[in-house]
Amino acid sequence: MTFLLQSTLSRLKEKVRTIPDFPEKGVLYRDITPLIGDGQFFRLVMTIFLERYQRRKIDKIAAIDARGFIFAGALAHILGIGLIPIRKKGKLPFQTFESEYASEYGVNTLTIHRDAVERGEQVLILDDVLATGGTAEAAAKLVERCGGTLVELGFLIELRELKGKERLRRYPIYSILQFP
Ligand SMILES: O=P(O)(O)OC[C@H]1O[C@H](OP(=O)(O)OP(=O)(O)O)[C@H](O)[C@@H]1O
Ligand SMILES: Nc1ncnc2[nH]cnc12
Repeated sequence: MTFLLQSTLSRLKEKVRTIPDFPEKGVLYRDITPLIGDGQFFRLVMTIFLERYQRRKIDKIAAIDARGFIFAGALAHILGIGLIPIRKKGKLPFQTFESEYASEYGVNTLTIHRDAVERGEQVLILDDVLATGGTAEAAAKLVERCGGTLVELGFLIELRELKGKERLRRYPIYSILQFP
């Protein structure tokens, strides 16, 4: 993004803490709590997302449980756009569609309310981390199952070696920070 200096992105990256062997052995966990715990850096992230999405036609923002809620909620608020929670199974009270998936460290099921999207609506999906892409793919399928059209899948962080972008090649993908 043209308005961003490389040094700014480097400082943002330094606010992501890396924890080896969490939640299981072999995983290098990228912990965003130091970043979102600093108001200036959190605002910087939201400014970057805002700059990217404020001129796009977006009807709804879908947020992936749980860390995706942080960024999607803030962006939906700034843009005045409705928010769709995509939640882990057993949390949504109305009729749902479900999609099972495997992530870097677990198998789970995501759900969406069947009436969350109106046919043809343009939906942006936001989450904090793109790793293997299993979670994001399940979320994208749910939005499509409801009749929505994906504008893009946006992430704070892409973990490149886990090749999520290749898995999601049929969708537009954007990430602010890339780790090797
Ligand atoms: O690309 P993948 O390999 O599928 O992994 C990425 C997902 O993993 C993390 O969520 P997690 O399941 O840890 O849930 P949380 O947000 O509740 O911590 C992260 O927030 C993404 O949603
Ligand atoms: N390595 C990782 N760090 C943080 N969140 C993740 N979600 C999937 N893999 C992750």
